[in-house]
Amino acid sequence: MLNQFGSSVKKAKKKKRPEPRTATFLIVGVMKASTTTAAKILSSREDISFTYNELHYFDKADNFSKGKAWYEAHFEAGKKERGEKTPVYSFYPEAIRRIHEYNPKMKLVLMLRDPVTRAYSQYNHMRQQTKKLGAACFLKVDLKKTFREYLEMDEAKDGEPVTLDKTAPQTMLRRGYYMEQIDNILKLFPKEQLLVLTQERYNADPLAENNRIFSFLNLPPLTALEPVHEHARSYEEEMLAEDKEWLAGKYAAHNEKLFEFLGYRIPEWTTPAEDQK
Ligand SMILES: Nc1ncnc2c1ncn2[C@@H]1O[C@H](COP(=O)(O)OS(=O)(=O)O)[C@@H](OP(=O)(O)O)[C@H]1O
Repeated sequence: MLNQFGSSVKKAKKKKRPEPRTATFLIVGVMKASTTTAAKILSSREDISFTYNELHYFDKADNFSKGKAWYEAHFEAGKKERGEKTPVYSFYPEAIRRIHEYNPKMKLVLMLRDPVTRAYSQYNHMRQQTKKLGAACFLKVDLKKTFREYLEMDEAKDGEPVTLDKTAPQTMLRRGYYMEQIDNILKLFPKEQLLVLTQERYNADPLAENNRIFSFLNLPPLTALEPVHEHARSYEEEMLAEDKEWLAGKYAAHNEKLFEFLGYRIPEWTTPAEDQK
């Protein structure tokens, strides 16, 4: 058939645009706050594409250099939400900046834990990994150094900018300054795009707390949930009482700022002995 200009008209074949695979939400923190348990639950939902393994795209140079196509190949198109969890993202301002550049509409879930027990869980994890993997361990620690020595090394760097350098993964104290991380997120993202949960409540009432995540993502709630407990580790030694007290003192002012931001206190968290009177 000819058109008005005399050229033949072929039936226009509509080119199908590839469906987006952009990540729409992330669990950005914090290490040791039940983030793997949350990942297991999220990855079991049919309406979400969620990568159980940590992708470390926005923080690790070798992954980031692989580009967006590599990252998005981990997600399925056609799902209501796509996401992953890498619980170190919230610690690095540069990772948060990259996330914002990637998708300014990204929804961020930040799971927090008593910073005192969080720090010790990280130290315990790192010691066990170092013993298992030796020199190849990404989170390698010097097994001769005590928990307190690591904390004091961190303390000496308080106030310095947090950068994506090789020593940052070993940071234990600073990762518990949660309001620093929240302030940094809120410099780029509106408050409505951030959901803050606490591990203590998440573990105590997983159905309600997971439903908070689903509601944040505009997804229907679950009516039941099988118990999940990922990444449980045994402890060779308990935290020393004096380290606990020292840490509680270091975190007290940071926690106060957090409670003010949240609008509620978290009584489950360790408080310095003098504040318990
Ligand atoms: N359901 C439930 N109940 C109680 N405790 C729980 C649960 N799920 C995870 N956990 C504890 O959370 C810690 C692991 O957190 P993460 O998965 O975020 O760790 S990681 O950052 O991915 O390494 C790890 O804490 P520690 O055992 O103190 O190291 C887990 O035992």
